[in-house]
Amino acid sequence: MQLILETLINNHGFETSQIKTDAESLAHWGKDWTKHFAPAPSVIVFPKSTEQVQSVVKLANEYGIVITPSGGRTGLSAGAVASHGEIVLSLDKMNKIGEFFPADRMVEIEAGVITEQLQQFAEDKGLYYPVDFASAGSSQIGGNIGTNAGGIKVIRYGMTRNWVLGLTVVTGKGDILQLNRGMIKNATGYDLRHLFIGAEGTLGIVTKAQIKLERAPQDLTVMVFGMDKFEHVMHVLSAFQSQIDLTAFEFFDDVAIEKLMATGHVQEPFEARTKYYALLEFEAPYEPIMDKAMAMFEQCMENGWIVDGVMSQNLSQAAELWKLREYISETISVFTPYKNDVSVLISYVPEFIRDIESVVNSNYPDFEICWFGHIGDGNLHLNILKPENLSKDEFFKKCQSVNDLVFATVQKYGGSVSAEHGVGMTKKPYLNYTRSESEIEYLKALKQVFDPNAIMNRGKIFDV
Ligand SMILES: O=C(O)CC[C@@H](O)C(=O)O
Ligand SMILES: [Zn+2]
Repeated sequence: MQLILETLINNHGFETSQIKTDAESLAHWGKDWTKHFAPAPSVIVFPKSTEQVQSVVKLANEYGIVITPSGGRTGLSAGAVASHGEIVLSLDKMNKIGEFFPADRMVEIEAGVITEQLQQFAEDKGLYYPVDFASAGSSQIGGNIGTNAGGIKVIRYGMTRNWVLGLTVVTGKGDILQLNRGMIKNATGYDLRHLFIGAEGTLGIVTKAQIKLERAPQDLTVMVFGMDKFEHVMHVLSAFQSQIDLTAFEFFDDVAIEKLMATGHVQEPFEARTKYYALLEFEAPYEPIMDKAMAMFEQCMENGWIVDGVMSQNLSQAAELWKLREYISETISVFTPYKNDVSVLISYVPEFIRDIESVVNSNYPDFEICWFGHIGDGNLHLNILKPENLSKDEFFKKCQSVNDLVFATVQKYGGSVSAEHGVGMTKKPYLNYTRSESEIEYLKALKQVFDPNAIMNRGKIFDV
């Protein structure tokens, strides 16, 4: 390792401040937001250019050392955890926003740009970057690309993949590739850009991206509803969708609201609690849209689907209501939750929830369960909360023993064991519930092409 570090300094322009080996740094950059694995990398390097990234990759190949690419480390599947003496390659120092192409509504950025930084840039240009989630203040675009991050606006704007017009990557072999160069139309065969989106850094490292921006939404209005039954949540979703283009449709349950209220940071939406809550958002720049929304709300009340409801009157009220949904993940993190991030077709959601509910109720009778998610996209976050008197290891073991039943249910509906958080290490043992054996063989063959020595984020997604 010492030889690698000396070569980086002597031959590739690394300054000593771009290399960290102290215990505190190893612990900090060696992990993401998951709590399953202890970090144990050998070194953290902070390249400042694609060429410096390339030099690290070439040396890692030469010496057979694994690289863990590292962004904002807000991941929830241990995709950015380095627990086996890896070189952590942090993109923290590659955080510049480059050229803006107004006619293309496109901007070139480095992979270490923070999601919020890009959102702010877009806003300054009168535009919008629509991929959004609670960790936007620290997640990096490179990491978002690595997991094809989703979030709270997918129902209208899709996942990160939809916004990536081009990528610069260093492959696991050490080649620099420019993929698609920002074009909208380019029918010249395989689009390798899409292989790197969602690859979790297992094929190479994304160093730059060309990102599409969107027209800014107008007069966003938020409604929150309280409901007694889960099927009513789905009725309300399809009722509103039949009339209005929603920009979000989220749900959460009474456990989530109870934990949120205990923090004192969020206001109770209604006088009386209900079992389920839905938050929906839409653009309402014209009266007729608002009239439609109000009419639909009244109809849902009459049908007995909605027990209580509230609507934002301005943007700050809308932001206040969003806290009800956006603060959930961080609020429950103190309970060391065991996380599931599953999805099925929206059409199957009601039946799927019924099945999953019976699996978890009979297998976790003593555990508190928090249900929430992007139910408008068929994506459910199922968080099992650790009882205080149980050790973390015992708790995770117990949860893992139920996983096969949970994922068999996902498989029954042709769903995904990871809707938006990625596979990383925590979902690796369950990949076969979503991907067939022959599909996984193709994935492995692709990995072999881009990263023949398996130095890129080894141990993530699947074992090579
Ligand atoms: O903590 C979770 O399970 C989900 C986190 C995030 O994807 C969210 O939707 O808030
Ligand atoms: Zn989510």
